[in-house]
Amino acid sequence: MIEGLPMAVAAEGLPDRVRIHEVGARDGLQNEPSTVPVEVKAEFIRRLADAGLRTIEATSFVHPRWVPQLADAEELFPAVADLADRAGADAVRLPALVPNERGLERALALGVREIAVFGSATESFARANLNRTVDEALAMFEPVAARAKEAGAGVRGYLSMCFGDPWEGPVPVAQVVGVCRRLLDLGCDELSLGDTIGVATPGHVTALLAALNDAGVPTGRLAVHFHDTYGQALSNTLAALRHGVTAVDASAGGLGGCPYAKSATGNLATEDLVWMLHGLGIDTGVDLGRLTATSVWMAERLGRPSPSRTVRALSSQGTHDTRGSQGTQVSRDSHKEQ
Ligand SMILES: CC(C)(COP(=O)([O-])OP(=O)([O-])OC[C@H]1O[C@@H](n2cnc3c(N)ncnc32)[C@H](O)[C@@H]1OP(=O)([O-])[O-])[C@@H](O)C(=O)NCCC(=O)NCCSC(=O)C[C@@](C)(O)CC(=O)[O-]
Repeated sequence: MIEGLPMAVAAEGLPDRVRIHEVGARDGLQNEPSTVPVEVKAEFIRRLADAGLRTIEATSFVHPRWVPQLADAEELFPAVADLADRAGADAVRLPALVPNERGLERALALGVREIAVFGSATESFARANLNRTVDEALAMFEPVAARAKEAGAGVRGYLSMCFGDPWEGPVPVAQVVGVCRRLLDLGCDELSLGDTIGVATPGHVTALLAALNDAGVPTGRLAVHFHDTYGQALSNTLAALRHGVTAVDASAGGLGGCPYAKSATGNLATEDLVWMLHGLGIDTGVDLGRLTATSVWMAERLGRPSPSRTVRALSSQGTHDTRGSQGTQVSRDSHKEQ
């Protein structure tokens, strides 16, 4: 909390708490040129949990030929599944991406309790990412959502290319709203609006959210998923929070991209998000120092520095007074630990 800043002014129209949906282990690592060992992935997820994240997307049950980096889902999930059994507020939700019934069978066999289907607002990306038209992809998801619900699993829907598409250019709001409605009608509990290639701006975000409300979609069922190509991810997030959104996707250390949309850059970094939210007095449950240490640890394993500005700032300053982030301290040695 920044001294002298009237919180009523700073946080006007903003939620008290934001749920961060951490996607680094899935969206981040799916794009790595070389496969990260399963033990490293499991340790990454455990460290994220220790840093206070309570929704950590673990992996994908997609075809291993399409995303070889996540071909180890059968090994990874059992290695972290105990996090979901923790008591009360310590329990960690571990959703996983599932495109089709084959993926669902694999996920349910391991005890996955929450899945996410992932559609596209554009035909070009539906084809590139799922080898299907938009209609065919939705038809593929229908039995997945129904069977997941029967099995008692939660269902999230992702919608990619909500703002712009590398092949088709700007995506009309009405087109996005139409596919959102269809995903929600399939039974998705929550819908994450993806700016897959990071071209959204705050005005566009507000316009889409308003159009979704006009179409009867409650803001409480929406999450936002921004990539930071043009440095707009935080501004876009703030616009979404002002509109009433309280669930935000982010990737520790800003890892990420999408293998089937080459212009997709890293996701909004979780540290950058937490820095902003804590500065606004919004609770996340996340310990920024631990999270930063985790991202530095992961960056070392990947052999390159984190693109997150907050990670870079905190680790270069060593011991740092993070008053904007509830006084969390990052120790000088956090990047060398364990
Ligand atoms: C959907 C498919 C499978 C269609 O791919 P396809 O080639 O059309 O597959 P198919 O349905 O014709 O099946 C062909 C073979 O694959 C097998 N198969 C089929 N499904 C599976 C499965 N689940 N697991 C294991 N095996 C599977 C199936 O059993 C069959 O085996 P065969 O009979 O030939 O031996 C493929 O396109 C695919 O896996 N795509 C995944 C792409 C992906 O994961 N992209 C990244 C995630 S999306 C993203 O990152 C964006 C997001 C969510 O973050 C938000 C944003 O930023 O916008």
